[in-house]
Amino acid sequence: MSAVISARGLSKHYGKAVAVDNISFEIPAGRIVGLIGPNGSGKTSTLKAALGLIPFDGELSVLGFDPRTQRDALMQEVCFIADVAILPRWLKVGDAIDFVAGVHPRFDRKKAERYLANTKLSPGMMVKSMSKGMVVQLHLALVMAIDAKLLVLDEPTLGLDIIYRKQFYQNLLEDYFDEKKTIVITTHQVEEVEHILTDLMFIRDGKIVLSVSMDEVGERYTEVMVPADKVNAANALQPIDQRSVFGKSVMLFDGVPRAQLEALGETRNPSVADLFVATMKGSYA
Ligand SMILES: Nc1ncnc2c1ncn2[C@@H]1O[C@H](COP(=O)(O)OP(=O)(O)OP(=O)(O)O)[C@@H](O)[C@H]1O
Repeated sequence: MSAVISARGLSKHYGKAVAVDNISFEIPAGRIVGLIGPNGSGKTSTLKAALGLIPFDGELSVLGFDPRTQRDALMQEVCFIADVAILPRWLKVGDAIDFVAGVHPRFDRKKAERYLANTKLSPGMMVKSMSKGMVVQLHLALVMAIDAKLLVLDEPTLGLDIIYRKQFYQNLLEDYFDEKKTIVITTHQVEEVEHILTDLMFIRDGKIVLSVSMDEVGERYTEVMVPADKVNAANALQPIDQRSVFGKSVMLFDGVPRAQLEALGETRNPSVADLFVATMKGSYA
């Protein structure tokens, strides 16, 4: 099958401001892609364009549909969790389940009930008496129970406690994902998603600055703890970033063979958070 999302020269302007700046990318099926970037870098705008929620410039194809003109057909195959979960205040948990069961042919009621069994939500509870996190829990249970080909999650765990966040990502991987599905996820809590991602896309000032598979991350990038007497030799290999930890320099290298780096100190794979910070340096300058 062709790419699940294919973007060519995608741009989004709000008046004169450029939110997404002429980006091109392809996301195949069976991937879990982390779209990671600082505040205001264009993540939500990119996702909204892909879902046909805002006008944009350039070419976009999502599951073979044109989001500009085929939004209704696209929505049959896509599930979307916005970073602001809004549900009517008067809605009861049980009514929400009945509603989604009535409108969506691929909604699995049993699955939704199973997710809800791990929360404090009960069928008679109204949205207005829920905490912020409980509203998100209800929203996630409803959406995760829909068997969609593409799941777009924009900051899905905002307001959720750490126990539920971990459980959510576990469910996503074990219960939801398979090789026919594709998940695109934005979050600022990269360390919580890095174990489930297959691919990384870093976005900065509306441009994609890094697009790699997690396997490539392991192959390309190495972090080395360099003692003082080896700092000059290490600097000669042009680290892309360095910081100081307990008097030692921690240097990050791109594309330098690991065998060569092992002579300079202890090596390890960088975390996505370290890679992100190194790539984004100067973002707030
Ligand atoms: N409705 C809008 N009207 C005008 N400007 C907007 C609008 N929505 C977003 N922007 C601007 O577009 C840029 C990108 O915003 P976007 O919401 O896509 O960023 P983001 O990466 O999702 O940020 P965050 O991590 O803070 O959610 C920002 O400069 C923002 O101010």
